[in-house]
Amino acid sequence: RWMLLVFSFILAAALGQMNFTGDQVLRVLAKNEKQLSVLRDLEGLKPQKVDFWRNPARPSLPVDMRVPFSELKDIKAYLESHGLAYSIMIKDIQVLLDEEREAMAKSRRLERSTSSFSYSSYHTLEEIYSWIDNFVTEYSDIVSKIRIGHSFENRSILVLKFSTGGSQRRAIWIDTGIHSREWITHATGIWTAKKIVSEYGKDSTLTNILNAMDIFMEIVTNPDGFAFTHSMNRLWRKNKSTRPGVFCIGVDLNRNWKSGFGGNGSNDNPCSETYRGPSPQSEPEVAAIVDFITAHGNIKALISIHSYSQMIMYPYGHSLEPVPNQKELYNLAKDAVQALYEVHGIEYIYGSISTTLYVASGITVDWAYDSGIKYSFTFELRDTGSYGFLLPASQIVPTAQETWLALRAIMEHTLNHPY
Ligand SMILES: CC(C)C[C@H](C(=O)O)[C@H](C)S
Ligand SMILES: [Zn+2]
Ligand SMILES: [Zn+2]
Repeated sequence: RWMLLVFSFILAAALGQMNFTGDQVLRVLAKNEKQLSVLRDLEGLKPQKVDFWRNPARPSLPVDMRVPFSELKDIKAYLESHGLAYSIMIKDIQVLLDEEREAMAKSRRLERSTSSFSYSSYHTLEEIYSWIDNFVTEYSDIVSKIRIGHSFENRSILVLKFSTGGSQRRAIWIDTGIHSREWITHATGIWTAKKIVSEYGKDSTLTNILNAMDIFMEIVTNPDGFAFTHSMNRLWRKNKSTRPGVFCIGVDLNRNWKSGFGGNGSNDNPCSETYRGPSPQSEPEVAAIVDFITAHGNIKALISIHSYSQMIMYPYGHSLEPVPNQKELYNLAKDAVQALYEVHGIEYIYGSISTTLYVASGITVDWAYDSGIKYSFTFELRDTGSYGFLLPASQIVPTAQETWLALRAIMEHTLNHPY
């Protein structure tokens, strides 16, 4: 075992994998708007002083931020000098990363021997893409693979289509992994894809859904960022686009959409983790989805899956004004959260994005809603901060199982409320 750890450490070091030894995640409780702005002042500095895992939102919500070991002393002094109370949520990131890497190495060995994919492990981009090929071959009667475009670094952007017939049927869109470090979302997407084909013909609700509607699922919505989380920086969030004369890399793909583009809750600083990009849909990963959904013209629900915080939210993010069918979305979110809770007792909160979390502009679900998809939701999966983005693989299946009930509730409502 320790040989394995040493080996993977050497391998990672050789490959240039970023090391996070001594980095800590601090949980800061800002008491008021003033203290929130003191935290916001730390955003997007070069060299990076902090990496917000949970952005400053409102006094009642904790702010989680990763602090590089080299900045710890200064940042803790800064917090104390501004009367900001904090606790240490993760005391050494690298310890969790080593555990994660070891678990992946172990499951990879098993996979090769039994050539069976492990739904309870995290996987590399290559493993997911080959799983997709095997999956559509094995279930070719109900699933097909569509390439909707290519990423900035020229990787294929793949969408799974679940269909039992018809043409241009009303459809549901689900995407995971738009933020590459949110690994639990890709893993949940893979498990969910398998669940759909396993339940068709067995679960009457899912069977009714698929007999009338199609489901489109994009599992790796940010392939370049995802590859980078495996090769170099596990905590990478954005895509990998570069522009002449711009020092920092990547655009936040959940700020690059047209609706509300450039508003509060997005940043025009390329070094910010919420950098919106030079213009709406400037990023190929976003443009590919816009083109696909617009051309299809019959998408009736869209669910964009993120982590972490355990929330189910609906538009708007870019403004505080309620959407026309707010009451309906509130009740549907409530039902979805209840269905999820009944599986493992995990509690979610729900509401509109801007009132529940923070104002965020240029986001997927606001664009979807303004394009006429009135059942649009953002999910934030487990957990609430013990592990954050480094959720142990042991929680993949439990998370996917409970998320399925919420997804099914929204799909069923969409089926029963045609528009
Ligand atoms: C709709 C927004 C607020 C979701 C959030 C983000 O993109 O910042 C993710 C949970 S990372
Ligand atoms: Zn694997
Ligand atoms: Zn996210």
